[in-house]
Amino acid sequence: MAAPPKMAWRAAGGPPGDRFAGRSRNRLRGTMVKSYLAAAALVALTLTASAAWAADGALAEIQKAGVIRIGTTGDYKPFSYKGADGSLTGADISMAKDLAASLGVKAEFVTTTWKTMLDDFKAGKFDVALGGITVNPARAEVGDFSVSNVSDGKRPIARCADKDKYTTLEAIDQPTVRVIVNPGGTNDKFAHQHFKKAPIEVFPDNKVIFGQIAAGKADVMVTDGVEVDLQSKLNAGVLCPVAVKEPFTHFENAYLLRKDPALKAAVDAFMRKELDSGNWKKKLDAAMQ
Ligand SMILES: O=C(O)C(=O)C[C@]1(C(=O)O)C=C[C@@H](O)C=C1
Repeated sequence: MAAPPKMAWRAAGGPPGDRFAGRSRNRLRGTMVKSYLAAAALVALTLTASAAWAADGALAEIQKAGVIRIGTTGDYKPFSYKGADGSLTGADISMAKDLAASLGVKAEFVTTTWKTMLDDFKAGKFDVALGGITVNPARAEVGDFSVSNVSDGKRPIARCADKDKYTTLEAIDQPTVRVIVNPGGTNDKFAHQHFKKAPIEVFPDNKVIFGQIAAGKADVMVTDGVEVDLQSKLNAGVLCPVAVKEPFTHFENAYLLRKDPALKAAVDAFMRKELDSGNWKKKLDAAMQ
């Protein structure tokens, strides 16, 4: 016998011989829908739970590991530099240790350079970068910046005999003025942006760069005001802050953090406490000696 048309099957509740014909077929369909829904709910629940686990923020990860990894250059007095015994010291290094203690974890220092800091940060080599770091858009794009701990500006430093000579960008940007700069940071960018006629020497070792000016191998460096003041003090009578009317720029220093609202809130709370209590000022004053 020829099979009835499909429509007829549907009207009859199923093809001939279908054991789930009629009402029992509909009941089965209902049961199947229910179990699909239950399975879907289970999958959704599992996914949500594992997403929450995977999305453990940076702070939760740091606390789970018991360690906060601090990236720093170790070449910028008074913030982050190497002491006589080779160990990291400076105002921000001292802050990093206190920050770790406030989070209940250990500080592990990872040395980086101004040139590679951002790539190292993006590669996940550390949780926080600190040590006289200027807030700028390229850095703010890849991490969160904490509350600032220094407001500063770029100014020139030169041999004391020249302290009234290089007071403007025009006076510095002359073919006869030898500008010197450390590589990879905001100084480098500033020098190449503003000095077109003056020869620029990019000197690799920031720790001894000021000796080059003192020894007459270069004439002037434009750098952060804090550094100008400290190096003038450390090289008293030889190097002096150039008598500019106004710093050439204004900027803030802060700590660059892995993006995580909880980490930012914790570091900001720590920073505010250190600023309000005068602890940060004490640390900075001690490192400026
Ligand atoms: O890049 C920055 O954030 C800096 O402030 C660092 C910077 C620089 O501008 O090169 C500033 C002063 C130090 O001598 C070393 C590095």
